[in-house]
Amino acid sequence: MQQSLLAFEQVYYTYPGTQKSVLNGITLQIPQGKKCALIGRNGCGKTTLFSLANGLYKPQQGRVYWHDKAIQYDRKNLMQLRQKVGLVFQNPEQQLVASTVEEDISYGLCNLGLPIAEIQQRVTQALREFQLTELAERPIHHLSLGQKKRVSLADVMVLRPELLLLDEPTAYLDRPQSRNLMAMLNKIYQSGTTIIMASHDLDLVYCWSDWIFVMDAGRLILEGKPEDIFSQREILDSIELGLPPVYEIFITKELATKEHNSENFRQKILQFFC
Ligand SMILES: Nc1ncnc2c1ncn2[C@@H]1O[C@H](COP(=O)(O)OP(=O)(O)OP(=O)(O)O)[C@@H](O)[C@H]1O
Repeated sequence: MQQSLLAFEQVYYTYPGTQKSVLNGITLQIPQGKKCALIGRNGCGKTTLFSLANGLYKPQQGRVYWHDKAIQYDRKNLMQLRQKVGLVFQNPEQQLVASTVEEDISYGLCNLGLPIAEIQQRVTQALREFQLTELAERPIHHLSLGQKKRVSLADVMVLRPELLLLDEPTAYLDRPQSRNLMAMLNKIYQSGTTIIMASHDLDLVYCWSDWIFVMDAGRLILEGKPEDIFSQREILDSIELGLPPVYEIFITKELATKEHNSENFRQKILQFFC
């Protein structure tokens, strides 16, 4: 059986001062060693789920487990959890705290109280890996959005998390920047980090992920391999998600075949588009 890294069990969450719960008894397990995607309409609770995953929020009912142990919400345990479960926000402005790139990347390491030499070594490596060396001393507010996104990813990866949560990583990026970011994510994955990304880009999700969670109204309604998820058109249409455009084009045009729900079919599409 696949080992789960992080698990939600019957989790409910309502924002303070509001009436309606955003997560409504969600149960799901993020499998170790997969490239996962989380999809669902605007407002279905994806970002909220991520915020519970790294202990930013605490469920009013239900439990969140890390490596089969229920999360403890005291300061020390939360600090350890946030080192292991890295969250990259959709908007980098929510994440960047220091005045320069180098300071921002070292911030989390300083909080961990690591020796200066180790901090310097890890920051230098992160600057190199995320193509930020030349920007090391640049003030954060002078960076482009794509550069800020790379800094926020470096901020999290420098802590060497086991699980990386990415909220809309390619939002607002142009195509070359998106491709560059995805290449970085693939390297991160190959070095052993499990990744889950929330995205509205169904083509990206179809091409990149190997496990997909579909949420609606604060619940998990489907999970599975891309070819299995996107073969369930009626359910996806019923929650107004639809199919990835690349998949749809192939089904409706000349490549329509009886095997369009298979991994082989997905591989054919990948050769063309991804
Ligand atoms: N701080 C908050 N206080 C009150 N309500 C909030 C807060 N943050 C989010 N919400 C509400 O919770 C619901 C779920 O929001 P969430 O951001 O988790 O959805 P999402 O699936 O990530 O959406 P999107 O795809 O648009 O990013 C929405 O109705 C949103 O308005």
